[in-house]
Amino acid sequence: MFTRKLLTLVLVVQPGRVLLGMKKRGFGAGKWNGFGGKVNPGESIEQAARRELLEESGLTTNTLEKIGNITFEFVGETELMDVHIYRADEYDGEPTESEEMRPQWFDIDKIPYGKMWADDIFWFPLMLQKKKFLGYFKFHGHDVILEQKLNEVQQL
Ligand SMILES: CSc1nc2ncnc(N)c2[nH]1
Repeated sequence: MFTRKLLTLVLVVQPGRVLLGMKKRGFGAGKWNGFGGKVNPGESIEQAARRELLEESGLTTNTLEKIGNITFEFVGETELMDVHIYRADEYDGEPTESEEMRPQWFDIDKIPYGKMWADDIFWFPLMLQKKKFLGYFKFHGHDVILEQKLNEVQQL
């Protein structure tokens, strides 16, 4: 009934601030996102996360820490999004605008949740406290959450 699509999401966090990207086109356009995308055949999920981070932000990192896994269901669609979420506490390079994304730093107390995916306000606090979590969000369209589950876990 449901197939799963593997996706990655990377949040670059520095003391007091987090890097987000304004999606300029495609899925999630107009929202501040983490950096990520599809996992290609033959690459690991972590390799895909690094590749997408570089492509979308211009940054590389030696410290990708797996912090979460969220499954997204969109009503009416039979493909679930299986999103593997990583936190990077250090990086090399300079945030660089791409065709896809315009990166910008946000103070932790000024994260623009109103212009982000509706799920973020629930799990960002866990991510910022370096807690690990498993989640499930059922969306109607791109803005309404019909059902959600979110549990902190000790290991992923
Ligand atoms: C499809 S649901 C989703 N939530 C998200 N939060 C942050 N960055 C993304 N790319 C996200 N996608």
